[in-house]
Amino acid sequence: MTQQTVTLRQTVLGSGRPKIAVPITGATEAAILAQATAVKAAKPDLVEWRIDYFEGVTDAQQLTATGTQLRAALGDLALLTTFRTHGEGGELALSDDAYFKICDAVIAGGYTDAIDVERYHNETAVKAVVEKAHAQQVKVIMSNHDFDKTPVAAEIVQRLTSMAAFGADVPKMAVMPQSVEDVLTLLTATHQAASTLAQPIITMSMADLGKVSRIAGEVFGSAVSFGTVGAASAPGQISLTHLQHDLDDLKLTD
Ligand SMILES: O=C1C[C@@](O)(C(=O)O)C[C@@H](O)[C@@H]1O
Repeated sequence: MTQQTVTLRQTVLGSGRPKIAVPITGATEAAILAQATAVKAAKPDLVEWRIDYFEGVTDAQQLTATGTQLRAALGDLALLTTFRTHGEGGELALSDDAYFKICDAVIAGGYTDAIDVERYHNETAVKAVVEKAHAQQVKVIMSNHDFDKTPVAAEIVQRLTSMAAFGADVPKMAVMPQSVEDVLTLLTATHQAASTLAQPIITMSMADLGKVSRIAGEVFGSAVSFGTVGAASAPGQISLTHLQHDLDDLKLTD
């Protein structure tokens, strides 16, 4: 049962209403900072910078310079930095080596509160990145995405559990439904994993069929929902304004 909470600045994951994360997907520093201003004004609980959209992502200096500007623009709003690889629904295909270099640059940059680390890369390298992040007080949201299908519930639970074993502060899994049964499978797996793991978890079933999973996190056990201010970063995301109302309407009162 979720016993631990994870605090990113003023945002506490794993207690009460699911928190809302809004992705920033600009390609240039100017676009990123403009999006940051709009997103901040909409008052999410955290911002996700999707650096795979950023044209300067492979240049560590540019990445840190823009990350530092973004940090300043966000004030005290919590920041998660994510490089999503092409195989998991992201914009850029990179070697494992290049992926981990970017993760190292993000951790060393000093601007982010949390980093997304994809679970299914070289296991030694994944564990090393977790250690480096924790040494710099950066929390790790460990992730896996299946953009084609929904694995069976036991498999989803096993993957989330293995992320916890790898030191993830927050295990996360996004899957694609092909049927209503697939959405139910994701919800069942979420409830099971949230009942057994100490860490808060994040799950979602994507696309239109899965939208219900993005508003039902408090009931089934997902700690964060990704909503939009402008551009979406995955299919099925709901606008921040609607999500705020939906999550408030579905809030459990005791
Ligand atoms: O992992 C996730 C979840 C997500 O894929 C979604 O479906 O909302 C969106 C991504 O930006 C984020 O990194």
